[in-house]
Amino acid sequence: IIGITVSKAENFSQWYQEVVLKAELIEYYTEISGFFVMRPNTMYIWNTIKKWFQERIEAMGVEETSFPLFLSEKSLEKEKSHVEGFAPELAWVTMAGDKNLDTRVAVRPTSEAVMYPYYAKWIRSHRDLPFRLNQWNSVVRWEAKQTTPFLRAREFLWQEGHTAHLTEELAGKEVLEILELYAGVYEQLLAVPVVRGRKTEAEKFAGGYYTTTVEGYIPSNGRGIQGATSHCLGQNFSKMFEIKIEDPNKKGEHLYVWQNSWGLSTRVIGVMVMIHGDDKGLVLPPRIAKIQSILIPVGLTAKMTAEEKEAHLKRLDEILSTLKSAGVRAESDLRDGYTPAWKFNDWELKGVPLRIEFGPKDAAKDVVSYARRDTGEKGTIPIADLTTAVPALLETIQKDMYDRADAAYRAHRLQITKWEDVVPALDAKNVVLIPHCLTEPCEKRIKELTVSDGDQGADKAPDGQKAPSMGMKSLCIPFEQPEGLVQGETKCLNPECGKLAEKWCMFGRSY
Ligand SMILES: O=C1CCCN[C@@H]1CCCn1cnc2cc(F)c(F)cc2c1=O
Ligand SMILES: [Mg+2]
Repeated sequence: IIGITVSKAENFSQWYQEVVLKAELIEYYTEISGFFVMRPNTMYIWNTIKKWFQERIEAMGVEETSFPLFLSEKSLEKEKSHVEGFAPELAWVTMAGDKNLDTRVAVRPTSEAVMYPYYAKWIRSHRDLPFRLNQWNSVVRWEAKQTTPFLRAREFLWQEGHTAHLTEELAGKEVLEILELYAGVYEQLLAVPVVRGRKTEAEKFAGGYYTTTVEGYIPSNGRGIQGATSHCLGQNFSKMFEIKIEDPNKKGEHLYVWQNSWGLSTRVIGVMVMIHGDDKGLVLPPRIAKIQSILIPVGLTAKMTAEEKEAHLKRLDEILSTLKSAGVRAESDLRDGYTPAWKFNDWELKGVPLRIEFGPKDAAKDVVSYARRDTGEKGTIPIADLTTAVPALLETIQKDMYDRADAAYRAHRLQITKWEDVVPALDAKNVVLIPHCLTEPCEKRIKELTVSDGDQGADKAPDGQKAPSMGMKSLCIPFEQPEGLVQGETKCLNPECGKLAEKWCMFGRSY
């Protein structure tokens, strides 16, 4: 097997493509561009995320549903106002067999237009509220931009939650509860830190009222990345689709319900790969690793008799059972015809968090030797301690991976109060926190003002786009606001703006 042929620091986009291919996460669907096959190693991660998230939304009272794949032109008409911007991304079916359909149907790019006519039918009284459905499915958006596995695909797996509430406050409470679950997927499962915040008017979902988001950071190219979104739709969609109830407090009056919609997709896997991977390949956080520990026999030289070898492998098998009974997802690699070194490379490429070697020398001392995938640190563990030491070591690996990524994000999230410091900060692979007026025209101008041909080292981002000389976009208005912004006094940092700053706003080059 050949490992990764380029270094992450030198050629990030090719490094990423090789990792997702050689770690057997993805296969390119060469028949049609922009589509990818997700293999068992990917589906294990996605299913772990799904179980974790599903358990928690069920506890909130969210029920599961499955709506049709297609939506009609008629129902799309209802959300015409904001869909027209998305029209180029819609995939249409116009024929069945060799016959034209009377009216063409669109493959869902998201399911508001599919679901909400039925919300109007099912939600009639305040007793029907809160109304909460979620579906796990795939959606199609015919992206014009260069696609890349997990990060930008024309079809991707996600969950889309769609809920209805009596008041803005009740809707708002759920928006934040779900956002916190999204942060949990990143921080507790994927060991990826995220900043929680609200999107600006320019970056929010145009059909909604406000959008909250978890924003990631990719150290390799200093770019921000949107991790998942939880929108409050206000009454915009309930007015479009006539989803209303009798006002419980005013006889004969009607009340449009307050709605939310929230989504997290397989993009999360791409973020994890980009942040934790290294030049040997994938590095998996233990909590989402299909194989947490791989056992490899070593030192089985020709000098050993068949009986000795058999006895040794028997002990190794006992160690394997001990680990499994301690709840560790462990396997052994007994493949003949491959050297231990070959096996080490293979499992490092696939990101297995902990390698355990067991040879005659170890056996003689009743220990195993281990090597951590994240730091390469090696050591020994007494066989008698395995059931406590290995789970603890896996948890240490999980925590260390998070802490390292968190330190990198914090070190590259710079608070800036002088405009001339912005572009140099971006060119040094930072995202920035600046006092901002939060207005759309100003944001647009800032994007133009911050295009640079500064040297950023990494030549291409994973989506194959040009080196990040693009201007900076707003990523979010962090809920956690730094000190130092005096309302009514501090100015927006854009020198051409002149308005007062409303909030610290995080900006960066982004996916
Ligand atoms: O982002 C989410 C979470 C899950 C439910 N949906 C919301 C908003 C989706 C925003 N969006 C995003 N992309 C779209 C692409 C299209 F082609 C199209 F017709 C519509 C949309 C579109 O509405
Ligand atoms: Mg899009």
